[in-house]
Amino acid sequence: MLSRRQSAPDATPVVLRNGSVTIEGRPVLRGIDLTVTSGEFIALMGANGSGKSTLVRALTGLRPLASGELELFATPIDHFHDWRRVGYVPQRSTATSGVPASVWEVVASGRLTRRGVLRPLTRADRRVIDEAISLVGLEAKARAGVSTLSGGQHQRALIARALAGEPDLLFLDEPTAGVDLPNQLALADTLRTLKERGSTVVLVAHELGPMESLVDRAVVLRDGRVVHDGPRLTDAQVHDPDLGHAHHHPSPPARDHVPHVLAPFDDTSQRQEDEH
Ligand SMILES: Nc1ncnc2c1ncn2[C@@H]1O[C@H](COP(=O)(O)OP(=O)(O)OP(=O)(O)O)[C@@H](O)[C@H]1O
Repeated sequence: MLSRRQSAPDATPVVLRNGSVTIEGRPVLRGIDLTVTSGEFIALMGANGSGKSTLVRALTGLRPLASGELELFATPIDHFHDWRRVGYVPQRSTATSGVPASVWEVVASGRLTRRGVLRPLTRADRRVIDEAISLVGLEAKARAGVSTLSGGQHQRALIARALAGEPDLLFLDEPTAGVDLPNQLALADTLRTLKERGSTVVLVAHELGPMESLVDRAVVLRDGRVVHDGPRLTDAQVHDPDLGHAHHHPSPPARDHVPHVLAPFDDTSQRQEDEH
């Protein structure tokens, strides 16, 4: 292993205690407790705007916590430099969200995690990125914005990104949104391979589709709070307005991750979001 490895190989990938995020003065995540143990495949679920992407950004250090403590591989986030162990596939750009990244940038984001903090990509890094793009046959699209790709091409870009980084902990933000079934199956195969290699995966998803069998645990957000942390749920259960009300201890007792206490559910701000 490279000498830069500083976090213990078998350390717990994620421990977030009482994490909160505020954006433009508005609380977007509130009192989140989340532990991700090594080798787990977690589905992060919830309606549009419930805070899933923000939580992933917070867990990858891209969005600062307003309060709370975050450790990655048993290292406080402020002291964590082993970013090559962490992969992040951002949500696919849509017409309504921000500036679209290019294919090269998306694949490079899988390699960025292998560089040192603030260290630019080396020529060798760039070669690995180019090779990953060519492996999935997207050379001609390398400089194109990902929003110009078909669903299948986008999915191939995601695979290339995973190949470029080989992270121990991989965050995927809605990789199957707008992707047809054959490509969803291909992506599920790729993720199964990563899982078999011992990677830890946190997958943001509205619907699990072919990835359902990979999921060890579901975490459901609503209005920036965790309302379920435990076994997989059906789509209807995820959107059940009563989820989180009936169970004050949603973590199954047998689980080995740190149990968390639900923050009181904020009835007055509860939104009935109707997504699809
Ligand atoms: N950069 C930002 N500026 C302003 N508000 C933001 C920003 N990022 C997120 N928010 C707000 O925070 C809340 C949570 O957003 P987030 O994208 O984390 O939710 P999500 O569960 O990932 O939703 P989706 O399924 O639509 O991606 C939303 O109300 C969103 O408008």
